[in-house]
Amino acid sequence: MQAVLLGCGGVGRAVLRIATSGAETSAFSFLAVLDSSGGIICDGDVALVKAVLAHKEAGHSLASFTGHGKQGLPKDDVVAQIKAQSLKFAVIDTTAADTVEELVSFGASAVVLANKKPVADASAENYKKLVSAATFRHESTVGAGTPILATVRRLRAGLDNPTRIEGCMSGTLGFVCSGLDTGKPLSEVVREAKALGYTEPDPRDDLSGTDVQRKALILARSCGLDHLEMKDVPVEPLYPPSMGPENMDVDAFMANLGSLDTDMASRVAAAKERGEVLRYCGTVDVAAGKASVGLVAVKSDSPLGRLQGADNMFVIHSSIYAERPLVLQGAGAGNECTAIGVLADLKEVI
Ligand SMILES: NC(=O)C1=CN([C@@H]2O[C@H](COP(=O)(O)OP(=O)(O)OC[C@H]3O[C@@H](n4cnc5c(N)ncnc54)[C@H](OP(=O)(O)O)[C@@H]3O)[C@@H](O)[C@H]2O)C=CC1
Ligand SMILES: N[C@@H](CC=O)C(=O)O
Repeated sequence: MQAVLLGCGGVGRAVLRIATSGAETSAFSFLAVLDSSGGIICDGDVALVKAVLAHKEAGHSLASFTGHGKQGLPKDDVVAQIKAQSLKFAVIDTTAADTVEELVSFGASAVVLANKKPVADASAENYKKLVSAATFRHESTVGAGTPILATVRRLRAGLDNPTRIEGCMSGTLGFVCSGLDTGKPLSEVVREAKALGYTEPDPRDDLSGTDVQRKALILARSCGLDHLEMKDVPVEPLYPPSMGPENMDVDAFMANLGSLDTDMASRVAAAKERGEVLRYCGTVDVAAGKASVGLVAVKSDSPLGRLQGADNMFVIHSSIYAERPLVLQGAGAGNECTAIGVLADLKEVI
C-alpha cells in the first residue's frame, strides 16, 4: 500500500528524509505529497520524492515544483487523480491544520496522524467515526516517537486497563521548565525550543497548555474515556489573554515574550526555596473518568523534577502495575523522533 503525505513541514520532511535514505527505501512508497499550496503525484518514484523533499527544504511551495516530468498541481487535482487510480492507500497527516473532514474525504484505507487536531478537536462522536472509518494509528500525537499509545493499547489488549496516567507530555514545556531551572529567562528558552523544532507552528499552542490538553484528551480517549472532549479537560495558560491570537500574530507574540520573564522567574525562585521545580503536567484519571493539565511544583529530586530537555515521562498505573508503576521516558518532541513514530505506524497499517 502506498502513502499520501499531507503536510511537508518539519515533521513531514523528516518522514520523507528517513523513508528515502539508506538501503530500505522500498519499505515505504509515496503516492503523493501535499503542502498548503498543492501537491505532486509521485507514484512511488523515489528519485521524484527526493526532488520534492529538496524543493521543500529549499523553502519553496509544492505548487511551484517542476522536475522529473511532473509539476505542482492544485490540491483538488491531486485528490481527484488519487481517487481516479482506485488504489488502496494510507494518508499521513503531518499538518497542524483542522483536517478531519479532509481526511475522511480522501477515502483512504488507513490513516496515520502526527497532527493532534483531528483526534483531539473532534467531538466525541466524530472521534469515534474517524477511528472506525479506516485502520487508524496516531502514535506520534502523544510523546512524539515514545510509544505511549502502543503501550496503552497493549495493556488494554491484555485486559490490564490503565487506571491512571500522569506525567510530562510536552517536549516544549519540558525544555522550557528545565531551562528555567538553570536561571534562563522564559523568553530565551521559548525561542530556543522554537528553533529546535519542538514547538507547534504557533508556540502559543504549547504555552497555552492546549497542546498538553490535546495530548491528555487523546490519552484519555485511548484509555476508553471516549466521551471526553477538550472542554472537559481543565488547562492553565502561561500567558495572558492580551497576548492571544485574537490580539497579536506569532511574530508579535515572540517579540513580547520578555514581558512574562519576571513573573515566571519569581515563580521559579519561590519553588526553588522549597526545594522544588516547576513542571507542566497532565493527569488522566481513568478510574474517575477525568483528565486535567497544569503547571505544578514538584520536588527537584523526584523523577519529574529530574526530567531534562524535551523528554516526556508517562507514569502508568494499572492492576498489574499497582505497587510499582510502569514508567516510560523519552524524547517528547523533535522532527526526527516524531517521524520515526509516524513511519512505525505506517509500517503497521500498510
Ligand atoms: N515537531 C514535533 O516535535 C511534533 C509535532 N507533531 C505534530 O506534527 C504536525 C506537524 O508539525 P510541524 O512539522 O512542526 O509543522 P510545520 O508547520 O513545520 O508543517 C506543517 C505542514 O503542513 C502543511 N499544511 C498546512 N495546512 C495544510 C493543508 N490543509 N493541507 C496540506 N498541507 C498543509 C504546511 O504547508 P506549507 O509548507 O505550505 O506551509 C506544512 O508543510 C503538527 O500537527 C504537530 O502538532 C507531533 C508530535 C511532535
Ligand atoms: N509542540 C509539541 C510537539 C509534540 O507534540 C511539544 O512540544 O510537545
